[in-house]
Amino acid sequence: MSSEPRENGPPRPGSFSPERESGNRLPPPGQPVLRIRGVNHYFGSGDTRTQVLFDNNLEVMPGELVIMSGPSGSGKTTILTLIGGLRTLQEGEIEVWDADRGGYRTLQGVPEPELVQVRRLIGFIFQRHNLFDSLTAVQNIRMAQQLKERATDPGADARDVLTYLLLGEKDLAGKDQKSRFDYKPAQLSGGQRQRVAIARALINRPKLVLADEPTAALDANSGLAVVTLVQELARARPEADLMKLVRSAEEAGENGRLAEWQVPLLKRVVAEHGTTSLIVTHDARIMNLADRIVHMERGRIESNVVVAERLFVREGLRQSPAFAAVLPEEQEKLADSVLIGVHPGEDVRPDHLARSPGRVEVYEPGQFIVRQGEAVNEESKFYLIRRGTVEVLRDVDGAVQKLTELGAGRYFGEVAFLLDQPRNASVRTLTRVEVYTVSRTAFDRFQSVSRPFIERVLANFRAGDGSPRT
Ligand SMILES: Nc1ncnc2c1ncn2[C@@H]1O[C@H](COP(=O)(O)OP(=O)(O)OP(=O)(O)O)[C@@H](O)[C@H]1O
Repeated sequence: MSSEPRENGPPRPGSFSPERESGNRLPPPGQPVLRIRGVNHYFGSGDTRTQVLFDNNLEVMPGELVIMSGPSGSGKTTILTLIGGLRTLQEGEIEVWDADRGGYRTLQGVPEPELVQVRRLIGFIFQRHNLFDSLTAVQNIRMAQQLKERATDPGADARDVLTYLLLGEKDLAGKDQKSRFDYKPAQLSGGQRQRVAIARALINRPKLVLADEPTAALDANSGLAVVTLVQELARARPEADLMKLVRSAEEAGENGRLAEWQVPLLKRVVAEHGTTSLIVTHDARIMNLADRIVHMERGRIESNVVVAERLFVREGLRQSPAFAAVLPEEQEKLADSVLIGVHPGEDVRPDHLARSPGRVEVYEPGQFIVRQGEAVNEESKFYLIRRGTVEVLRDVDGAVQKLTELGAGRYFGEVAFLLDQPRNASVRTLTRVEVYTVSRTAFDRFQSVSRPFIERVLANFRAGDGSPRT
């Protein structure tokens, strides 16, 4: 009925070290580190008062690397500054998880001193660097550093981060260079100043990083170094993945790779994991690393895609022969039409279901999802198992046989509506089960969009276009 089960998808965000020290507490299971509800924002007053944000809702889970994209003026910076408590929240709710307190801090109607507390939780990487002109690079970082008693040489950490970000004693090719630790901002280039600002934002390993175009002024190598650092702060990447980013000797001139000497330094810099990052960027290198991609248009969050969920659903649909007749881009649209913005490793909550009705159904153990003999109609569905296990049962002359068990990533229910016949088996849940559903109507629509193209290809094929065939 379906092909082999898949291995787990990409690494899960939020899978941090099991030891939880105080100050590193996570929100309750399934709850976000950042929650935005119904956020509106207006600039100006009286006749010139203009609404720039409209009913924005977003949840960000622990350890996620979130990319915000969208055209200029769509409201990305405004929303980022509201989250960071840099601007007064006018309407709606924003809650930020405070790992030290083990509770949420709300940004609605809070006085300035409390906003300062919220800002302390966050590492800001914004275009305006605001470095102190009279202090050197390393002093600028040390200023921000919350000194930990264990450090015998408190400057070492700052120098490690700066070295990793290419202001140290070696250049990218590993050649000696004069380190920029003791340079003042005026003696540094724009990109170097930005690297100092980034080092300063990350030195305390904040639990939430807000970044606005962090790599815009950086060359390809430094941009990648920043992104890798941010991602490593969120979770350790498998060694093999990291090594793919490292240039070999033959590629020494190639841009957009890390130098081999940066890798051990990166590991030293990233002492503990668990950072969540929200990054406004158009940088494709960062897009490829995102866990969640949020797209804004005209002041609204128009789409909010959990990359692992999208891959899970696409992969699940692709395994079904029923979808073989749907063009790849239509398959992708179909997959996107059932997404709910929740990682497939997480349980859905009732409010998720209410927000995206008709996409996912939840069943308790022992419930039937389809029954043998049921007629199919326009309302009939195809099911992709998101979580849990079902058994497939067939009644043959009164004797019920168990045909198979299916788990996450497997599908059922498409045969009946392809053949336009009653269901040929029953499917009953063995555990709590969550399923994505695609209605027959939706399926037919996507298939009919694909059909003219497929028929044209077949017609060309039959007519023969003179090109050689095997
Ligand atoms: N201080 C301000 N006063 C009045 N209008 C503002 C102010 N700041 C931003 N806006 C307006 O609010 C809207 C959203 O701006 P915002 O900077 O958040 O967009 P953005 O998506 O970050 O754009 P960009 O990618 O160009 O930075 C725009 O129409 C902008 O002109």
